[in-house]
Amino acid sequence: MAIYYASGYPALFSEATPLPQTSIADREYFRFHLRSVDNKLHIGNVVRSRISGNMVIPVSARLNNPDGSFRGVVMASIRLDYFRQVYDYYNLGDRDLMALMKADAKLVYIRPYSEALINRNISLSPLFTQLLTTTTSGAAIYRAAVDGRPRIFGYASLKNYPLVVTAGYDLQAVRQDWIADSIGYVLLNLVLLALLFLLGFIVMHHIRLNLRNQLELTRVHDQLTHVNRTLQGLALMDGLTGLANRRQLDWFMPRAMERAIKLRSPLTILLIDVDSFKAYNDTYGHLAGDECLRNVAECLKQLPLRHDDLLARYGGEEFMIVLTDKTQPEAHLIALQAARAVAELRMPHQASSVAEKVVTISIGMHWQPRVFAGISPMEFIDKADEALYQAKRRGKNQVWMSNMPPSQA
Ligand SMILES: Nc1nc2c(ncn2[C@@H]2O[C@H](COP(=O)(O)OP(=O)(O)OP(=O)(O)O)[C@@H](O)[C@H]2O)c(=O)[nH]1
Repeated sequence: MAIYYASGYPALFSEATPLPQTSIADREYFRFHLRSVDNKLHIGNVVRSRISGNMVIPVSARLNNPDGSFRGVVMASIRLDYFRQVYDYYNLGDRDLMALMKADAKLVYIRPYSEALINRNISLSPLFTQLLTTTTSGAAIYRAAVDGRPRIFGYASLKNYPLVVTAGYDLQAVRQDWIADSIGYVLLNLVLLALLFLLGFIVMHHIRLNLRNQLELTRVHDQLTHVNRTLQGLALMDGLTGLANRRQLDWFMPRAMERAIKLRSPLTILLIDVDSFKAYNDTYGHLAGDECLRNVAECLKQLPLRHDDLLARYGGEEFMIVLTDKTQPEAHLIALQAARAVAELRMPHQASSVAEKVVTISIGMHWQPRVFAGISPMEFIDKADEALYQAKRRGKNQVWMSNMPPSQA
C-alpha cells in the first residue's frame, strides 16, 4: 500500500524502505484521480510494479486538500498471482476459460493465463454488447472475444465493485463429454431395442406358426368333412343309377311317416317295376339291362318331385317314390306321368308282353290320407306291392292304386 503526493512521488510506502524515488504520475490510475474529483475506489489497469516487478492490480482513491484540490493518491496493489492461485483452484478443461474484467471491458485476469491478454479491451464481446445491458448475471453461449471459440458462459457483474466475472466451458468439449456419457446409454438402449426386436420376432414367428398350423388343421378338417360327406353320400346312394339306395329309403320312410302324422298330411308310395325285365336281360344282355335301368332312373328324376319327396332304387329292377303331402289325384297324376315318360323313351323291348314292344313300367300306388302312429313302413310298402301285383296282372304298363274300386279294374 502507498500514498503518493500530487507530484506522483511516494509519501508513504508500506513495504519498501527506503522510500522509492519513482513517480507514478504517468500511471493511468494517477491520471484518473488527477482528472476526477470523485473519491470513490478506482480499479486501475493491470500494471507491472516498478518496485517489485510483479503484475499488480492497483486499487486507488483520490486524496483531497481541505479546499477540495488534488492532494495525492492512496493506492493498494493486489498481486495478479493472487488471482492465479484462486482461479487455479477450479477444475477446468484445457479449452475452458475464466476471466475477471473491469466494468469498462478490460481484462484483469484470464485463465488460461496470457500476459498479452491482460488489459485487453473486449467491449465487442456479446457479454458487453448484449447480455450485461439487460441482466447482471446469467448464462449464454457465445464466442469468446479472446480466441473466437464458442463456449457456454456463466457471467455475473459484481454488486459493489465495477468488476465482471465469467466462466466458459468449451462447447465442443461439453458436447464430447455429453456424447461420451451418453454413448453408454445409447448402446444400452440399442441392446434393449435389439432384444425387444428379437422377442417381437420370436413372438410373431410363433403366432405365424400357430396360424399356419390352425389353417392347416382347418384345411385337413374341411377335407375330412368333405371325404366324410362323400362317403356318407356313397353309402346312401345306389351305384348304378345315382339314386337314393335302399338304406337311405329305410332311413327316410319312418321320418316321412312321423312328419305326416305330425302335420296330419297324406303320404303316398309308388312302387315301380320295369316290365318283363328278365326277358330284357335275356334278349339284350345284362349290360344292356343295366343301361336300361339307368335310363329309367334318369327319366324318373325328371318328375316334378319336391325336396321332401324321395326317389329311390328299391332293389333289382324296382324303384320307389315317396310323395309327401299330395292329394290322391296329384299323386296319381305323378304316377301316370312316370309311366308315360318311360314308355315315351321308346327303348326297344322285343320280348315285352306290351304291344308297343318298348320298355315300360308298372306302378303300384298306395295313398294314405292320414298316417297314424303304429303303422309300420312295411305295411305301407306291402299295400303298394299288392297294387303293383294288380298292375302286372292286369297287363303291365299301368298304374294301379291300392284302394282303387274293383269296377275300375
Ligand atoms: N341287368 C340287370 N338285371 C337285374 C338287375 N337287378 C335285377 N335284375 C334282373 O331283373 C330280373 C327281374 O325279373 P323278374 O323278377 O322275374 O321279373 P320280370 O322279368 O321283370 O317280370 P315282370 O316283373 O313280371 O314283368 C331278373 O332277371 C334279375 O336278374 C340289375 O341290376 N341289372
